[in-house]
Amino acid sequence: MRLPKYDFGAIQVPPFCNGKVMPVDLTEWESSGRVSDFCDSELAYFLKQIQNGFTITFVNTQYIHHQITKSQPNNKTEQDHTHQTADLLFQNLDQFLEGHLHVYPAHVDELVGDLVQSDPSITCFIADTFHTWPETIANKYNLVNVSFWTQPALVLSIYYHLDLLRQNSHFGFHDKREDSIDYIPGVQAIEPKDLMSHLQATDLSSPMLRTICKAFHEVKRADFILINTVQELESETLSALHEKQATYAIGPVFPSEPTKSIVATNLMSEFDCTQWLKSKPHGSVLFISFGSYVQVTTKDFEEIAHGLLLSKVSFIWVLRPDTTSYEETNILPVGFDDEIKDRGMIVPWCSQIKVLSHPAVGGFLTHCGWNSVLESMWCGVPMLCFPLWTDQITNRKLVVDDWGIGLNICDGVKPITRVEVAEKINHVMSGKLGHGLQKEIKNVRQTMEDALTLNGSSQKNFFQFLSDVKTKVQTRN
Ligand SMILES: O=c1ccn([C@@H]2O[C@H](COP(=O)(O)OP(=O)(O)O[C@H]3O[C@H](CO)[C@@H](O)[C@H](O)[C@H]3O)[C@@H](O)[C@H]2O)c(=O)[nH]1
Repeated sequence: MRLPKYDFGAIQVPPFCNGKVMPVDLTEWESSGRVSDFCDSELAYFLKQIQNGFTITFVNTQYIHHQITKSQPNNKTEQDHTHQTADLLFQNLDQFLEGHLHVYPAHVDELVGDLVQSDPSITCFIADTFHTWPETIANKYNLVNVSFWTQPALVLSIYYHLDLLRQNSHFGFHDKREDSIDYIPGVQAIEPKDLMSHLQATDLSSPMLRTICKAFHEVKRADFILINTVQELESETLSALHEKQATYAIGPVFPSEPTKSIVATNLMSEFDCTQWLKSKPHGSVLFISFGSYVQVTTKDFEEIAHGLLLSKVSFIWVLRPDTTSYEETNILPVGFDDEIKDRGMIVPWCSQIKVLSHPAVGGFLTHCGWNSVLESMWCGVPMLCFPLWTDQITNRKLVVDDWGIGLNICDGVKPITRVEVAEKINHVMSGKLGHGLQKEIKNVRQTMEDALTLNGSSQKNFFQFLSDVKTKVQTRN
C-alpha cells in the first residue's frame, strides 16, 4: 500500500513518513530479499522477532525507501516520489531538527490516522525514543505506546533525569558544576566529562537540545520502553528505570548468528575481507571503523593514519567516502599506500560483524557507537576507544572504566597524537594489557550469550513485554 505524497511545506527536509507502508509477513519479505536491502538491520530483526503473535505494519521513510530503490537497478516496480533533498540531512542538522520538531509530527499524525482508519485492528505504536511526538499520537488514536531505545540504559537514564541535572547545575548553565554526578537513580557516580556530548552544550534553545528535552519528556509517558542492552550488564540502572516505568532489556538486537546474516547494514556494497584476513596470524589485525555517519576532523584523521604507520600492526580501516570533510578524494598521507603494502587494507564498507568475528582480528579502534560496542563484545574483540559525539562519550565510560574491555586512545582533553595512537594500538594488540582485556571481554560475551538463551534475561524480558502489551491492549479495549 502506498500513501499519497505529502507536501512538506516551506522547510525542506528529507520526506519522512510518507514512504512505504508495509503490512508485512516478514518471512516472505525476507525471502524476497527485501529485508536484506533494508538499512536498519536492528529494526528489521526486532520486527521479525516481535511478529510472534502480532501483525506488523512497518512505516519506512520515503527518503530511505528511495535510497533502497535506487540501489536496486532491476527494481522497476517502485515509483520514485522523492525530492532530491537528501544532502540537507547532515549539511544542516539544525534545519533538519527544526523540521523534525515542527513538520514531521503532523505528517506522522496524518499517516497514523489513515492507517488506523483503514485498519481498526491496529493497537500498538512503536517509535524510536528520540522522536518528539509518540505520546501525542498514540493518545490521539488510542494506541499502546512503545518506545524503542537504541543506546545503553545508562544513557537513557541520564537523559531521563535531565531535570535533576539542571537542578544540580550540571546541565544547562554556562558555569556548570564540575564535580561528580552521584544522584541519578541506579547510576554510579559519573564525571561531567562523561556525559553525552549534547549535554555538554549550554544553549538550551538549540534545536538539538529542544529535541532532546521534548523527546525525554515524552518517553516518560510511554507505556513500555524496549532497550537494546543486556540486563546483567546494566542491572542497577535498569532496575532503577523499571521502578519508574515498564522497561525491558532485550539486547543485543542482532541475529543470533550474525555472521550468517543476510541483512546488510548499509546501502554501500560490502567489501569481502575474508581472503585477506585468512593470510594473517591469529589476533594480529586491528579493525578500524567510525560507524555509519560521524566525521573525524582532518587533524585527528592524519594522526590516526600516522599512528597506524608507526604501530607496524596489520589493519583493516573502513574509510567511508565521507569519513572526513576533506574535499579531495585522496585523504591519506602521501606515501601511505606504499608504506602499508599488504600490511593494511582500506575499504569503503564491509560486514563489520564478519570482520570482527574473524580469528585474525585482535582489536577494534572504534568511535564507540552502541552497535559497534555490542558487536565487539559479541565477537570478544577488545576496543580502543575514540568517541566522537553524542552517546559515544558515555559508552566509552562503560567499555573502559566499568567493564574493563577497552582502552582510551587519548585522554579526551588534549588532541590525539600519532605517537600516543601507536602506543595504544600496541598495548591493545599485544602484551599483558591486551590479554587482560581479552579475559574480561570473554566474560561479557558469555553474559550476552546467556541472555539470549531461552531462559536468558533478554528472551524472558521479550516474552514478558509481549504478554504485557497484550494485557494492555485488552484493558484498553
Ligand atoms: O564497514 C562497516 C562499518 C559499520 N558497519 C555497521 O554499522 C553499524 C554502526 O553502528 P554504530 O556503531 O551504532 O555507529 P553509528 O552508525 O555511528 O550509530 C549511531 O547510532 C547509534 C545507536 O543509536 C549510536 O550509539 C551512535 O552514537 C550513533 O552515531 C554497526 O552495526 C556496524 O556493524 C558495517 O556493517 N560495516
